[in-house]
Amino acid sequence: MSLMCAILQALELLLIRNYIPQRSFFIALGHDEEVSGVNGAQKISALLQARGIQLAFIVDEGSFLLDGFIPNLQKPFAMVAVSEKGAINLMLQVNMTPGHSSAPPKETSIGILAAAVSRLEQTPMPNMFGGGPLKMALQQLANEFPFPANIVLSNLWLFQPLVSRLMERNYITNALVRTTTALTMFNAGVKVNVIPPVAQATINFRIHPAQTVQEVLKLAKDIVADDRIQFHVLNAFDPLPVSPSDDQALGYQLLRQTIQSVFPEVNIVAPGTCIGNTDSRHYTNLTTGIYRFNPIYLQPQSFSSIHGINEKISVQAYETQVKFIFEFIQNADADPRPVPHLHEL
Ligand SMILES: CCCCCCCC/C=C\CCCCCCCC(=O)N[C@@H](CC(C)C)C(=O)O
Repeated sequence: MSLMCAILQALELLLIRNYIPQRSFFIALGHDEEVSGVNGAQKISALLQARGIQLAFIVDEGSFLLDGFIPNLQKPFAMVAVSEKGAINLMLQVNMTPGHSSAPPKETSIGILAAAVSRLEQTPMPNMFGGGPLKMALQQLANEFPFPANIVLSNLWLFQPLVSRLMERNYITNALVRTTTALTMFNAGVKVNVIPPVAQATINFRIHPAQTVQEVLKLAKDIVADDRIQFHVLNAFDPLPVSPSDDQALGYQLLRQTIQSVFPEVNIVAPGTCIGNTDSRHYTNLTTGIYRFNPIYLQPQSFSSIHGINEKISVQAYETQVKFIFEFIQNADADPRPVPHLHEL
């Protein structure tokens, strides 16, 4: 929400200054972003495609200036998400003969389903560390760590098993190394003394960039391993392709340049994966350069306030958000050539 307001406010400031852009900018604000973007972003994207428009790149929400997410990394760094996890909403259903609770069968629909979802929760999907942009980001960050972490991260060919296990210890970094399994809905029973005929549970998987919908479904079926359970895929999509982040990647380099200018205290801009889903997944038909970055600081303790209790932004952070977009639009307008990568900031 704050990002949307900041975009509009930055545009207003540009208009007040009679700014006339040289290149075309599209501002796409979908009304249903929080519930899949099917009637907003998806339709905007189809309309732009019908008009024959190809985009140099897209910038959406989905990553931040991360502060305190990695133990021993003292300074914040900017993570520009160049990919996004896929997702499956999977409904499991058990149908059994209903009956009176005074003489229950050995197993009920609720018991069978509860055991199945518990197996899913207790059996994490495989650790996929090494696939996706995370490895690249850790290598870029290596020199920011004190000894011996700097040596470990500079030599992932040797220490990959150790680092991948360390990443699993925290629930946020764990989400970066594997497909996550979240039990989000469970429905069964309508009366205290009736054995219910149907039990349903929904599981929300977020698919690691190195896996596909089909692979995760197969793993889930193998873990459940119970023919009495029906699988219904409510909706699903594969992880998003990895956008370029090399020296020639215009969108990435413009973001990097603007981050360095607006946040001079940030030393590292690294590519990453968005663990949530954004509307940008509806725009893959228009560009190969999709970047997710919201120019605000995020600390681990604020993570749970995203869509949670007391979600907020300070006035100062909001002002900086506006400044960033104001500068970013002008930087993107100034020169279509990629900005050379500076290793020393
Ligand atoms: C290497 C170190 C640390 C990594 C830390 C990662 C921290 C990332 C923090 C937050 C991710 C926020 C994701 C933002 C997406 C929000 C939009 C949203 O909620 N989308 C919905 C879409 C759904 C299709 C309705 C969602 O559930 O994802």
